Amino acid sequence: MTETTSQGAAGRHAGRHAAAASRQVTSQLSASLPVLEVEDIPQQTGTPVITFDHVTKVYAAQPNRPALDDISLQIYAGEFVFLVGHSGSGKTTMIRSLIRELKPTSGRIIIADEDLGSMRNWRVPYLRRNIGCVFQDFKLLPNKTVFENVSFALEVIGKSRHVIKTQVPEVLRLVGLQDKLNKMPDQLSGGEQQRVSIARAIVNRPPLLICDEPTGNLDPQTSRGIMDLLERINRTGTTVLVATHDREMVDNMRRRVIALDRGHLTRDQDRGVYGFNV
Ligand SMILES: Nc1ncnc2c1ncn2[C@@H]1O[C@H](COP(=O)(O)OP(=O)(O)OP(=O)(O)O)[C@@H](O)[C@H]1O
Repeated sequence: MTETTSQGAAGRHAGRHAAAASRQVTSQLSASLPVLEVEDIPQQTGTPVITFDHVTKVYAAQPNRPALDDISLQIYAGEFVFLVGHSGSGKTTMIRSLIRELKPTSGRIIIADEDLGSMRNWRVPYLRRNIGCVFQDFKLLPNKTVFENVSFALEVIGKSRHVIKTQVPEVLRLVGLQDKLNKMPDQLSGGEQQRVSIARAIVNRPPLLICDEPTGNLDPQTSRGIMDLLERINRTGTTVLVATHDREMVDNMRRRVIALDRGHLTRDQDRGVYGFNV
C-alpha cells in the first residue's frame, strides 16, 4: 500500500528553521553557484526526471523474492528525496537500475524522456554523464591527488584543459576543499574524502545526483556536513536522491521520503520521517 501525506504548518516551520541553519553553515562554502530558494516543496510539474512504471526486478539467485516488486513512482526536477528501508529492501537495486547497471525484469524506467529499456548500449555512457553518483566507500583513485581525482571525471568525457582548469578548482571550493588540491586521498579524513567524491560527481554539473549511503562510514557531525552540502547542491537546482539508513538525518531534514520494504514501495511522504522502529 502506498500512503501519501504532507505535513502541516508545524512541519513547514521546522523545515524553515533547518533550512536557515543549513544556509548559515553552507554560506562558508563557495558562493560560486547560484542559490535557488526551495523552502517549499518544488512543484511536481513538467516531465519527471525519474519515472518507475510498474518496475519489478527478480535476481536469478532469488526467483521467488523480487528485489523490487511492481514499483511505480515519479521524481521531479529540483526535488530532494530520501530512499529508506531495511537492509535488503531494494534501495541499491533501484539505484543500479537508474544508471542501467541492471535491467528490470518487467516494467519501464524513464530518465527525463528516455526509456532505459529501449536505450541503445552506446547511449548508456551519455546517460551516466547526466547522473552524478556518490557511494558509501568514496571510490577515489588512491594514487591521484584531490585535483586529479576530480579532473579525471572531466578528462574521460573529453573536456578541454581550459574547462578542467576552471571547473575543478571551482567545484573544490564549493565543497570546501580549496586548500587540499594536492593532497592524496589517504591524507584526508573520511568526510573530506566524501567531499572529493561529491565534487567529482557534480563537476560536470549533472541535473541528477544519486547517493547510496553517502554518510554510512562517517560520524554524526561529519554526516551533517555532508548532508548540508547535498542540500546546497540541491538548491542550485540539481535533483538529489539519497539512499540512507541515517535516521537522524532523515528526521531532521524533513524532505520527501520513499520507503521500501522487501521490494515493495510502502510509503511516499512529503516532508517525511525515517519511520522504521528498528
Ligand atoms: N546480485 C544479486 N544477486 C542476487 N540477489 C541480489 C543481488 N543483489 C541484491 N540481491 C538481493 O536483492 C534484495 C535487495 O537487495 P539490495 O542490495 O537492493 O537492498 P538494499 O536495500 O540496498 O540493502 P542495503 O541497505 O543492505 O544496502 C536482497 O534480498 C538481496 O539479497
